[in-house]
Amino acid sequence: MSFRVTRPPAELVELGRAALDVARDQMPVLAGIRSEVAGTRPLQAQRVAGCVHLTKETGVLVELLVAAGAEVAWTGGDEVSTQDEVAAALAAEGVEVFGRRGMTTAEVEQAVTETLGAFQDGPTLLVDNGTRLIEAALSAPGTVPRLVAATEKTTEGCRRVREWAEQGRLRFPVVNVNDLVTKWEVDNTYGTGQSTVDGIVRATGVLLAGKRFVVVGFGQVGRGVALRARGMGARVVVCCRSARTAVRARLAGFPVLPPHEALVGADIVCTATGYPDVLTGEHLDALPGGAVLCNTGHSVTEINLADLAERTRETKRIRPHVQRHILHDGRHVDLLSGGGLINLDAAEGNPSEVMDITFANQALAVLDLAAGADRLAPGVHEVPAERDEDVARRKLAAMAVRIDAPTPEQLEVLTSGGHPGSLGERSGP
Ligand SMILES: NC(=O)c1ccc[n+]([C@@H]2O[C@H](COP(=O)([O-])OP(=O)(O)OC[C@H]3O[C@@H](n4cnc5c(N)ncnc54)[C@H](O)[C@@H]3O)[C@@H](O)[C@H]2O)c1
Repeated sequence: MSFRVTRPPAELVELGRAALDVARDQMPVLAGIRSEVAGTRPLQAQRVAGCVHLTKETGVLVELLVAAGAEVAWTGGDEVSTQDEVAAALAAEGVEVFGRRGMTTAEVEQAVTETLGAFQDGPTLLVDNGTRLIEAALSAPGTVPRLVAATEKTTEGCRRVREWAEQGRLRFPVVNVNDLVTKWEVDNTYGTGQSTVDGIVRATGVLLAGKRFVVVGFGQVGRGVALRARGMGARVVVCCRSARTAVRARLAGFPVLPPHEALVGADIVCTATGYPDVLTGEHLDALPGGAVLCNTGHSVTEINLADLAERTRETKRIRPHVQRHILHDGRHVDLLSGGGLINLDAAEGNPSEVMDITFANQALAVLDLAAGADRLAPGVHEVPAERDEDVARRKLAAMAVRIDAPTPEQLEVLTSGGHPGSLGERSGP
């Protein structure tokens, strides 16, 4: 069976078009880039395969790539995040779309394979989010004979790509579009922070004020979730792995505790690390009855679902995104979105205004690669700080926010890299 979206129902296409209209209105930076490239069509010779959560915002990015002349094949690369109406609207415009909302992990993998194989001569460029396409391309090079380069936009994905580069496995250049101030420190913190809390509230209807809310992982995503949950009155407690991160969390005013202590009395637990098995059986044993469990990190692996199943006597679907697990010892815990990404399943993913910045970085990286990927060696390539600043300036202009131009001396410091306050500065996890 194929996961290609073919002949979508007209009502679904209409719904998708309406959703895209709403997102487009809130993505002025992408609109500006689109009007810059629509005349020259710099992607005319390119076949772009993408694997990024298929939301309305991703749809606006896909529209831009098509307007720039590319042939595009796309999949969401996740079990729960595909917005079927957006998939339908894009398919109706001739984009090759694979997948649907509510796939199993094996089905997600099949949709990825189909996306990679959508073009007769294979893709020339990959746009990835968690290395599913990059990994598939590395394991089956015969399917991508004309592949020139890729972009990757997740923290965990970039870590993996660097590892493959060190092992000499990476045969093409990959542009890291994650480690930019305008992505990592904006999208992950303010976008995912808000949409995660939004997802929890939509899924459960819970009052956050006064609740003990445990955030596991205090990177850019965890920090955003912790700040937003605290803003709504929750008593936020943070669990960290790295000492540096723990210092940042403590100085931001959050109690930092090891999981076994943090989980005692927890009302809500949210994982945000990018690593598997962050909550395992021993952690589940420490939870009080009635706790809500969810994940906003990477895919469905952060909460060990096998350990949860082992302790479960019975499950009940009590709300659309809430599965109640009644445990052998009589307690119950409520798992949201099957342990998948709560913000993309129960809410709509990150707000369009934030994805405007993230996808502007992605679109500009694809345009750069189309113009000159042959000058890049296989390996991981960083986006220059000046580009990061350029995207921020475009966003500021769209928000009608003005700042002073730096003096020539200040500009020299800003562009020197590594100096505190320079464009090379980032705060690190
Ligand atoms: N839901 C979304 O829409 C969305 C958006 C952006 C990023 N992400 C994903 O969220 C994850 C985190 O992203 P980030 O930018 O915050 O990464 P990050 O590297 O800034 O932070 C991850 C943090 O988790 C910590 N950590 C790892 N294992 C831990 C453990 N067992 N217990 C406690 N802490 C642990 C690390 O030390 C690190 O500080 C990534 O997988 C990323 O791809 C999701």
